[in-house]
Amino acid sequence: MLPYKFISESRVGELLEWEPVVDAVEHALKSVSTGCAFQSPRVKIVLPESNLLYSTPGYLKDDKYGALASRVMTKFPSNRRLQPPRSALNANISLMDESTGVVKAIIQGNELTDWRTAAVSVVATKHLHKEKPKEILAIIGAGIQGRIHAIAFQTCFKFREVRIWNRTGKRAVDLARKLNHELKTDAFVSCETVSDCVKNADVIVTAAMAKEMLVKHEMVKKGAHINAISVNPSGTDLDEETYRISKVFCDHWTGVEHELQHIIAFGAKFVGQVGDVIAGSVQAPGAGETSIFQSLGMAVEDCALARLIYDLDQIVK
Ligand SMILES: NC(=O)C1=CN([C@@H]2O[C@H](COP(=O)(O)OP(=O)(O)OC[C@H]3O[C@@H](n4cnc5c(N)ncnc54)[C@H](O)[C@@H]3O)[C@@H](O)[C@H]2O)C=CC1
Ligand SMILES: O=C([O-])C1=[NH+]CCC1
Repeated sequence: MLPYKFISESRVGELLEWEPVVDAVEHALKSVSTGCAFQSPRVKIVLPESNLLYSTPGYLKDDKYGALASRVMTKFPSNRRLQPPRSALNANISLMDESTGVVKAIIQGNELTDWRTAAVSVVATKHLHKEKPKEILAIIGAGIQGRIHAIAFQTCFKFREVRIWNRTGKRAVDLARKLNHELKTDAFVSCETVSDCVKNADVIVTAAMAKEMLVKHEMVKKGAHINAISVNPSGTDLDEETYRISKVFCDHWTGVEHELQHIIAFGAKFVGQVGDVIAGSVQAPGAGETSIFQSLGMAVEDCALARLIYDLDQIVK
């Protein structure tokens, strides 16, 4: 018998529901502004053939979602060309006993990463785009993050129309069709151009890893909110002017200083962490102000989800 619990991807998938996941990451986002988050910037090692190994250790001090955990994630882009294809990103979380530091569970972390990243965008949208219209959602990039964001946003906000664009158009068409079927709606539609997708959208999610700045500032409606998910040192999904004219928020400053110098160099106006708005120390963007949540991902989000999954695994049979 293993000296720790092993929680597989399929078990994680059985246990997660949006309401508790959103609640867990809301605690994690707030913790960075209240002194309850202990974490460092992500450590990244470049392996031969440009594969990557990331490590994110952290401790979240919280009665409900507190945990000591460390995530190890690899990025092997050529996995997508395997037969059958495998995800390029593969993550595992080691959850430790808070009083001894001894590992008590290993949790496979791909589902966890997908759910927590989309839930973080939901929380950012809830606080940065509060009491603003949420009729049209635009999703740029129909990969893993595009899909999970579509599901999370439709479950939590119920947009009238959810537009999806992808570089390979068929992928957007297929995703819209599948989601309409799975969620029993006709809200999902595919778009042929980025401009058609983004035009008049109230909320935008960019998850395309583009190098060529797909979303131009003139396409974005004044007062819209953008969740910029992609983290790519060699490019951004949004153009420089969109960063300059928007109020830009992040999940944690230390991560921004470490990983987002290329966006700071655009002259982006970083005004706060989402947790500062939740905690009330920074104001949310006003009416007519365009906002960006530049998502990076951070250890305490993984801690909160690992604790939630571990606790649910004990009680849900
Ligand atoms: N902020 C966070 O916490 C997290 C961020 N990410 C980031 O989200 C992004 C998307 O990740 P996944 O959905 O897992 O990847 P994926 O590979 O499943 O999807 C990426 C999508 O972008 C499209 N794409 C790729 N290159 C493009 C280009 N040059 N122009 C236009 N479209 C292009 C692809 O067609 C694909 O549909 C990545 O940058 C990843 O690093 C991923 C996990 C967590
Ligand atoms: O938090 C995360 O898993 C990631 N953030 C950017 C790439 C992957």
